Amino acid sequence: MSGNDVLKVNELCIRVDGQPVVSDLCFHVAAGERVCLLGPSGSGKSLTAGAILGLSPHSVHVDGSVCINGVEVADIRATRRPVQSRSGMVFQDTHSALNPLVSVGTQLREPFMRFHGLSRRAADEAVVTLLRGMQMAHVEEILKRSSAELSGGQRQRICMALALACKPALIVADEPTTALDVLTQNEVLKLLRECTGTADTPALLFISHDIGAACRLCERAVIIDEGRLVESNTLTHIIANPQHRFTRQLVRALHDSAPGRPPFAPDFDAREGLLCTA
Ligand SMILES: Nc1ncnc2c1ncn2[C@@H]1O[C@H](COP(=O)(O)OP(=O)(O)OP(=O)(O)O)[C@@H](O)[C@H]1O
Repeated sequence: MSGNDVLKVNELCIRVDGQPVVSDLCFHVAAGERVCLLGPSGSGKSLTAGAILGLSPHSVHVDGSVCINGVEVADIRATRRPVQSRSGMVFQDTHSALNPLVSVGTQLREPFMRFHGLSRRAADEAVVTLLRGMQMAHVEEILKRSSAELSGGQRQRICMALALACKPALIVADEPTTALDVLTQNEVLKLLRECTGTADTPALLFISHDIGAACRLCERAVIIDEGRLVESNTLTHIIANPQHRFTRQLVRALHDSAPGRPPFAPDFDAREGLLCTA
């Protein structure tokens, strides 16, 4: 860990109805980093995301430390957290993240007015600039629509714009591409890569069980199984030397998906994304 960590999770323990589900989990995400939290279904990834975001349901008990931008937030619910410790969030279920009764433009205007202190007109201009910067087509038309009138990929882009509009130091993306077709998955991963993980953009915690997607986005992975950390390293290292049973399965699946092709392109640069250069 270093002094420029945006997220530090230390000895995180999560119990559901008294039963331990996550135990002694420790990891960090530095400013300018994109880190993947990988694990099989039911391993505790979403519960960990909920604890980091301050969104755990009441049946879930969280112990240990979650420090975001230097603020200890494990005991503070999302809406009560100090502004500098709030995280952006992008989920798989874009329908429930957006209000279908309010136009997309109105929903995107709100964080610019609230967090940037902009007038309504300046906020509207900032929304258009943000979406154009995200290479979104037909921006004016889309802003007038309800989220129910958008495709899944468009809705996910709007969710990412909402997360970015709050200018968070950290974005937590929990399986953001799972509900999308392969082409749209690629676009959303590309967009996440462009909008996070630099000195001027938020750090990213990407939660997934898809090591292929992780390789396109992240430099480092934290791997959990049954709520415990089993492996943590750069993806380059993990793919070359998978240690844990689950990691070996993941790496085998990655090789099987591109038989005969090394998972790393010869000119692989982790910051540019593993498979995108192949
Ligand atoms: N609110 C809840 N009440 C009871 N049990 C829960 C609750 N939330 C999660 N669990 C249980 O805790 C365990 C971890 O769940 P979690 O959703 O964190 O897994 P996950 O790794 O995100 O899985 P997936 O990849 O399938 O989304 C699972 O056994 C799940 O059934």
